Amino acid sequence: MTGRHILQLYQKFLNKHPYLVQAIQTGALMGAGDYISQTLVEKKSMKNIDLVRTLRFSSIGFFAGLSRQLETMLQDLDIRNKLRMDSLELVSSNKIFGGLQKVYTHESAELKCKMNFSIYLPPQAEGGDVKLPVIFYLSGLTCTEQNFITKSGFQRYAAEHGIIVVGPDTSPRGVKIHGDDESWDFGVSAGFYLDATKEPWSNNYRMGSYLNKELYHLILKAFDNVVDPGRIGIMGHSMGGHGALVSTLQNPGLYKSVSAFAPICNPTACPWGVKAFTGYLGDDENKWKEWDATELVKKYEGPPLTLFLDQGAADKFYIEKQLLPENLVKACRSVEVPVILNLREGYDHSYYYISTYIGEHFDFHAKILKA
Ligand SMILES: N[C@@H](CCC(=O)N[C@@H](CSC=O)C(=O)NCC(=O)O)C(=O)O
Repeated sequence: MTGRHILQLYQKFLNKHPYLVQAIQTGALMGAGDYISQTLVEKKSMKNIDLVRTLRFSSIGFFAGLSRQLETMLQDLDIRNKLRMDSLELVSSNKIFGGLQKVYTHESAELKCKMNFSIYLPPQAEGGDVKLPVIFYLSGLTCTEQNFITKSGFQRYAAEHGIIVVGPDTSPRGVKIHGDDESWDFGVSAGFYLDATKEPWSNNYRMGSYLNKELYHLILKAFDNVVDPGRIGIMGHSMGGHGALVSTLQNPGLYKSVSAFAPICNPTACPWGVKAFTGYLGDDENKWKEWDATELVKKYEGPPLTLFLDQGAADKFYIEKQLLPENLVKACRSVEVPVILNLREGYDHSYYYISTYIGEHFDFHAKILKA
């Protein structure tokens, strides 16, 4: 059995029993720590090693690990209890490449408003007897859930690979906050997939929690007959690329694969990000770093991850330094997180570019999610 096989087995077991595995790991680490201390620090001979003490340390570690996981479990339970499943309503359903492109509406507890999301069910989902991988796709500034499903042509690839695709909207809708429609890069359609802490935005603009907790669990629950909870990936475009990267880096293991088209890679260092973060988070720049992929990757300690980045070389926002992919690549290299950056000669920021390379992104995700 090779190292790769052992890693795959570990990943499978971790996906199936995350709480148990992490408790065992904490217990093993504390036991090993005590054993090392007895041999190297206290310089005890083999026969004098107090194995009962080591076992006691392991048990403390196991239960401490378990209680930390229990806290996460209770938080998850709380989110699930808050889901307003009865508000879920089908808006439209269209057959495409053998599958169904659907749009739903639901009452969001996080955002305190009605939200739309799209879900593509590939032909393999028909019958509901097989669990399929899921990819979340996050759109960019000015978008709704419609842009990606009508312009990218992703359904061909989702059908080929047998992958479910979910697309949320880009901000709360209809909540009417003063100034929310004054510009296209802040407020409506510009939620930046973060949890605002500054008033008046903090009451509704909680797209981070909406995406990674509420919608995530709603999809697991509403489509539990076809969704495989252990095989979920995420991708996005521009502001949505930022959302995909940040969601993955902030929540290790929640998304197994991540890719992005023309992502805003270092929002604390570009005009779009500075405007949004000042408005939603206030003036404390330390708080901004929690929502910046280039900052987050430097502290990433989760499961092995490769960041797959795509960028059009003729993209005006890239040229104007709104996106800064090189900063993220440099940060990844400094901490040895694998990163791929494809620079596409002549391509701009539009869905013409996305539709050209969307197939490659599905291949990348399928390789990980279907391994
Ligand atoms: N109104 C702007 C252009 C806005 C724009 O290009 N939006 C992009 C995302 S930009 C980053 O998040 C987009 O996806 N638009 C939707 C589409 O269907 O193309 C301007 O005037 O420059």
